Amino acid sequence: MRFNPFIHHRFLTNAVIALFVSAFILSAYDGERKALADISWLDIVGEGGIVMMTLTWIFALLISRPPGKVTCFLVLGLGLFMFSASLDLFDEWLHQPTNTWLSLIESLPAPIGMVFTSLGLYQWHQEQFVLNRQLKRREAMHREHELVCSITGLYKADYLQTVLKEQLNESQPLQLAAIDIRGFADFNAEFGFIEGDRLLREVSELMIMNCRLTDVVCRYAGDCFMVLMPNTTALQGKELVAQISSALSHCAFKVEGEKHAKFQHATVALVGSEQGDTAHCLSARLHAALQQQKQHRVSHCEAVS
Ligand SMILES: Nc1nc2c(ncn2[C@@H]2O[C@H](COP(=O)(O)OP(=O)(O)OP(=O)(O)O)[C@@H](O)[C@H]2O)c(=O)[nH]1
Repeated sequence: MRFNPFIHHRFLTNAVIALFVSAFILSAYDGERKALADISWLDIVGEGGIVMMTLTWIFALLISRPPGKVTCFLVLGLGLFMFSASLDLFDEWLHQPTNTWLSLIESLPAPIGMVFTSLGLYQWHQEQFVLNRQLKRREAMHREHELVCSITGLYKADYLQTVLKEQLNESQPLQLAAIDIRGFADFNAEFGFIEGDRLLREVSELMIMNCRLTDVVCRYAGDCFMVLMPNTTALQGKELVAQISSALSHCAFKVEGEKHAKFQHATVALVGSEQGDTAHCLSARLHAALQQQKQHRVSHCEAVS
């Protein structure tokens, strides 16, 4: 997917334009036009090339990367570098009287920009670790690697809340499902946390496989997963949850060193958005529905035994 700098990165695009325009205005404010004979065209080509290349890199970043901290650091860093380079370029036409404040500070934004760019590259490097695991996962409009669970590669609850808030503004029906693995504490106790983590990873893969491209799957907490289904009716939601539940109960998970496969079952709950719903309201309703399902199952088990 390509991003539109004027839609997805409005703030950054405006900031870069503002930096370029202010470099010109500041140069023109005190600057005196040089005589044609004094202009060094070779310098203009060199310095103009630096400005053009920096703007091209900024443009490439803006169309390639989703909004987020890394993009912000990189674009602002390159923007500040471009600001210094533009002052240098305009200097070729508009001579600054010596000792004006502009000639004293003109080179400062460049090193500050390089510090920003370096911070951005460091964050990018960290993000890549998470993304390597998450390559095939879906994401909505934001990329924040702190919001991805390192065990499953799925987004965490905070991310889901952000997407949920955005989707609730869309005025389309959406469904939110909770899928909670049954007896996971016992599984951990019997086979250990490492196997437990592996099970969580496999379950995540299975859920992704059973969801549509538009759904957002996240690990809500412990052994509880949530699926946000935008533009989905209650009937479609029920069908999707039933498919996930069925896939889970048919998945023969092989525990290390065990002869027989372990089959998992899940307690599921599904709620749909209502007029005027907030993300908090909808999550609270889902939580209550999940607890009710768990309670119902416990009472049913007691009645049978
Ligand atoms: N392996 C592993 N276990 C985790 C992780 N996070 C939470 N847990 C464990 O998940 C278990 C969740 O316990 P419960 O909420 O009682 O879940 P449960 O045993 O499935 O109970 P029910 O959902 O009521 O069937 C606890 O034992 C936690 O220690 C994790 O990242 N990895």
